[in-house]
Amino acid sequence: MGPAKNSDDGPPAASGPGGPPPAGPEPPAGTGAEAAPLLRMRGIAKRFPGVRALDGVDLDVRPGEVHCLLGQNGAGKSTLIKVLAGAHRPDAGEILLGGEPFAPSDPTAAMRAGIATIYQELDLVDGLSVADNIFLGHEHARLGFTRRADAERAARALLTRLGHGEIPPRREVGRLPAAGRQVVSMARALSHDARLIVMDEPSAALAHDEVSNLFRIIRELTAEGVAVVYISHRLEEIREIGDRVTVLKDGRAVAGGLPARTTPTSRVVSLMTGRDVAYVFPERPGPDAGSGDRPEVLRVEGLTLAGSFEDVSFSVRAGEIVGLAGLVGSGRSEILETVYGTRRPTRGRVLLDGRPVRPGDTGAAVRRGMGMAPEERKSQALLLHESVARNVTLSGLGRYSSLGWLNRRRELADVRSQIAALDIRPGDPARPVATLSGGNQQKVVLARWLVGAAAGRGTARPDGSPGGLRLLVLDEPTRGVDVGARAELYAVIRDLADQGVAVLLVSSEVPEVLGLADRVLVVREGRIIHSGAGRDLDERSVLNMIMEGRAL
Ligand SMILES: Nc1ncnc2c1ncn2[C@@H]1O[C@H](COP(=O)(O)OP(=O)(O)OP(=O)(O)O)[C@@H](O)[C@H]1O
Repeated sequence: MGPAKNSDDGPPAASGPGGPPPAGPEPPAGTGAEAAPLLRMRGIAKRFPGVRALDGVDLDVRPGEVHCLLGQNGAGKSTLIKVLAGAHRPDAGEILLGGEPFAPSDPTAAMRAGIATIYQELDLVDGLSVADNIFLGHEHARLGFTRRADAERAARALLTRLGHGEIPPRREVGRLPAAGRQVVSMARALSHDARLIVMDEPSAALAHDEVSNLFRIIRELTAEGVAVVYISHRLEEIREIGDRVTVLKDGRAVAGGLPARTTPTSRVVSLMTGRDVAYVFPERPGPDAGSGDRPEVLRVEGLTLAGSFEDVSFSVRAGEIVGLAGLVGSGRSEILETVYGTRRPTRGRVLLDGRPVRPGDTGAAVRRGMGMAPEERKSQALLLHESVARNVTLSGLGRYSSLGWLNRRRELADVRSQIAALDIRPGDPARPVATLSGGNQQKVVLARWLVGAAAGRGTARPDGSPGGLRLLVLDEPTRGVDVGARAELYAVIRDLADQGVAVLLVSSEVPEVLGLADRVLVVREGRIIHSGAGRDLDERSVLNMIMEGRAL
């Protein structure tokens, strides 16, 4: 199977080095008269039970630069920044901040020293207001803002600076969409007058236009001399916003301070993975796939959720991947959630294998053969303190409980085979999901539905309809997943479709929707404004449609 499309924006992988990368760190980019580092981390080591998360990492960050951290899922990026942010104590190593030794005892100490951190899974308090979250634990909260109105005014000023003056400071944070929560987290970081801001995948929850806004803010901050440590799995972003890149692999820095714009993608990827990886989408079946004699699995008729989307109709056939492209807030995620039953529609209906699915009832949806990997995996999909095995078998689609101990063995065998297929690391089925890196947690969610798909194949439901997984709904399936593993996930999703599962997905990354989906539905302001074959659309015209409402 050859690559259908290559979204690598650097020289092709074939021009990269053939052999494995050198073991030691590469020398920093540039020479001579650069500014003295604001931050210097030396020999940072951190172990967790059974895992050496950091094994002597060095990192230099200069004032006013955007220093990107790259690495596969589980390479140690989050652990490194948690050490910096005072959330983890390192086992060894030293940190100098502004030339002075720095050993934060807790996150507040790091904040006081001018280090603000925006985490991947935002640490906001849902029950508190936007303003309260922004100034949580703040000196000002105790000293200055004796009046709520002052705090709200200051919050509004910060939100406006971030281009989101429309977010009400009094709104409960739990009621904001993902992008809104991200903005609140940024506002909190800005409120501290930090000299170093650490951003762990800040763009993951953002749509295209919001990423531009984020970059504008980052440029403003760095022009003032603030340094930014930026973690992202999106290489094209690193080229756009980054100055230098440090690559982590298995808890070590395999390259420090490479120039972000000029280092070939193939070089970066082979440093990350230790091999050459083609960042490609699997080949699509012929143009007639998903049409003609393949049965229709999902049919959505006139579906409406007041305030979110209006009169949405489409269908997905067995073996077809249909992708929704649209901005955050366009209604795209709400459409998925209503199909799956997390939300109850105001009007319209959802049919699976020709029969209506009870609205607003995810239990009924799962029994009928729907699976969903939601956008916010931590709050919506995972039992964090339970094992990988329990999380993978949670859907019940594999039906392990009825046959006693023999099934325990089959369960474990299925879990192990998914761990291998998706390269979940560490590959121990008994490990609590909470201790996995973000990207590996995402893989666990997918593994759950893959097990279900495999278990039910060829069987029938009591009503005579086909057994197993019929429709997989994926909201941002590769969020937080590294480039190497992305290609594997794309292949897994295509493979599922090839086995007859209907797939409905949303991704903020337009190239991903175009590369993966057989058919693309463009959603704007709660309506489907275009439907076309993925292979016939290009990124620019889709972006134009989702932002301007018309093709180029
Ligand atoms: N609290 C913890 N307890 C046990 N192991 C942990 C803990 N936190 C992280 N780890 C392990 O340490 C390693 C590094 O994880 P880390 O989260 O730093 O990776 P990462 O590079 O940020 O990955 P991702 O790109 O997926 O976010 C992983 O093997 C992870 O499973």
